[in-house]
Amino acid sequence: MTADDTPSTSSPSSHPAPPPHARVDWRRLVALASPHWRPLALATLSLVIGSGITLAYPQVGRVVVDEVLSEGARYELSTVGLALLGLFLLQAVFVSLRYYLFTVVGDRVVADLRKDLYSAIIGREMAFFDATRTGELTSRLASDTQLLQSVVTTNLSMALRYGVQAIGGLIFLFVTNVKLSLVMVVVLPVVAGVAMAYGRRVRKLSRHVQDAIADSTSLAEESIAGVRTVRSFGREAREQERYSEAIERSFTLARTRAVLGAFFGGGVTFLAYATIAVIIWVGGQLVLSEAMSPGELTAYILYVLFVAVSLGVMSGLWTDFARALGAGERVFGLLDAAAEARVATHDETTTEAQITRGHVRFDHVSFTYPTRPTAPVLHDVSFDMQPGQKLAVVGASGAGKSTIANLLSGFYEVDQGSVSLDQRAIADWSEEALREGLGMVAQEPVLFSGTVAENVRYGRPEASDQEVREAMAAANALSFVEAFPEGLDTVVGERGVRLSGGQKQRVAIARALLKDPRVLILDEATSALDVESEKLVQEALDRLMEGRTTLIIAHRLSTVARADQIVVLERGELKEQGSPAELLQAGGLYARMVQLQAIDELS
Ligand SMILES: Nc1ncnc2c1ncn2[C@@H]1O[C@H](COP(=O)(O)OP(=O)(O)OP(=O)(O)O)[C@@H](O)[C@H]1O
Repeated sequence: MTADDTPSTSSPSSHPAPPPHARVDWRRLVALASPHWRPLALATLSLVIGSGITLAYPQVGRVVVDEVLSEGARYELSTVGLALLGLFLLQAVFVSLRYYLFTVVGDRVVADLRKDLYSAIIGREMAFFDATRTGELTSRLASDTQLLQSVVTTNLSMALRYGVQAIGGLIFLFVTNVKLSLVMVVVLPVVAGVAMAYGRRVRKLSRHVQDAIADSTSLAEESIAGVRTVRSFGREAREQERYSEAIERSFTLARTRAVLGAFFGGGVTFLAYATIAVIIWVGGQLVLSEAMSPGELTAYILYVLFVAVSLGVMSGLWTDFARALGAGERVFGLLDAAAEARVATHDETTTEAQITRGHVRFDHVSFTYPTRPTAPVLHDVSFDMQPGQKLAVVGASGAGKSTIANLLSGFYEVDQGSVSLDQRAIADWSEEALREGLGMVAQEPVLFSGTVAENVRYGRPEASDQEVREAMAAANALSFVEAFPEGLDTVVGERGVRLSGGQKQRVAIARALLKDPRVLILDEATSALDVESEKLVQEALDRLMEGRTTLIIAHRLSTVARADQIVVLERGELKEQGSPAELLQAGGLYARMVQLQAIDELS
């Protein structure tokens, strides 16, 4: 087993699907932003004022042309110049305010989304992790939410600014001259239609690009995590090749998206500026025939420019929005699936009861992993562990030993029969009670990045320094840790790489001792330690097992021989059960294994 001391007990669902896509509509993102309505209201006010000032510029232009630069001017040029400077300053203040508020709220929303997503992932049932690659999940957390972040921060703020500017500009166009504005009425629906069709394509492509990136991240993560294996087999070149292939796939898709973007951006820009050419042409004739003043045409052209620039910017943003929607579909898909899994299986009947005795019972248990529905793993397995007893599970590799530990941890639901703790089915215990009552020492203990003391405290964060030291002393871990210059505050690497195998095991034993669970699952390490280290680990384990019900996934004869009870598994079936002496006498599978191993040990 690879899981660590603390069993996660979120209940399993029988259909672990790879991360699904969800339909995302803007209401969902808006709902995320709704708790921040106050700064958003202020931001919107700044937006309206800032954009309103921008929309006033063409009017200033009209006044300058018609009433300052013409003969018999009504205003001084300097008055107009100063007024304009004042306006610019005011606008700058509101633009900054709008930018700051929208960006901060956006960052906040995405930070919350990331936290929700992480909780949704870490709380999923074990079968979900069997079916999903780690890299894919980290990619969802990092790159998909990053895309959403850029959209709900800067992009949203810009879209609102230019949206208001485009709509305001259009209104002013109609107010200034209806006839000229009809030209716009022809162009706009064309732009809108193209934008929608284009958005749909980009959104789909984006999802594929993000999927491809997630794929390559998984590959990289697997090979980096397993770098020792890669190195020792000299497979760096092959891994590089696999990663480049995956990256190239995402690049090809991204290039297609860029081609689409280029055509769309170019097309919209052309349409916008072509409209201006037509306006100058038609409007110029209106001025020549004195149906319009030169100032009005100036203001008009400025408004058209505003509308054109706004549409141009928004078409660029549309690409980003479409990309973010693709990413959002993945993120919300994960969130939804987690919520469903929880609703489907969350049936806590008891919340206060605690595991006090440590009586374990497997009653006619049959089990199949949800990810491999065609290969049943356990068939009709029954055994009983009285409080304080040590039961060793033995059997060939793949016989189902770790599966028994997985079921006792509550990681999966059984198909038939029941697993119970203190006469209550595992599924009926609250998550908290299970976590408190069960402890595990894994075959290859995982130490998280942090100090040794933090790692020991993992099972009981509130433990005092004195308790941590006592646990470490009992686990034979105190003396070697104290020999480090920083003692208990020594930082262990990502996976505790700076500690030797035996040292890591002793830290993991200290962790379990500190947690002090009623029931212990001990996945014995397969790799042999040197004699001295082995003795220290064995002593620590004996202290840990003392007085607890212990399920041992046993690999060593010495451990098995000291158990109260042995269960022999063969291809998921329980073949023999009894005390070591009984089984030896019966002369069955166990007796043969002892013989074989004894020969091994002698040779
Ligand atoms: N998470 C999983 N998803 C699907 N199948 C699994 C999973 N874990 C184990 N299996 C399968 O279940 C069977 C029993 O595996 P299990 O790990 O319980 O064996 P084991 O007796 O502990 O073996 P070992 O001594 O090698 O660790 C094997 O065929 C294995 O391939």
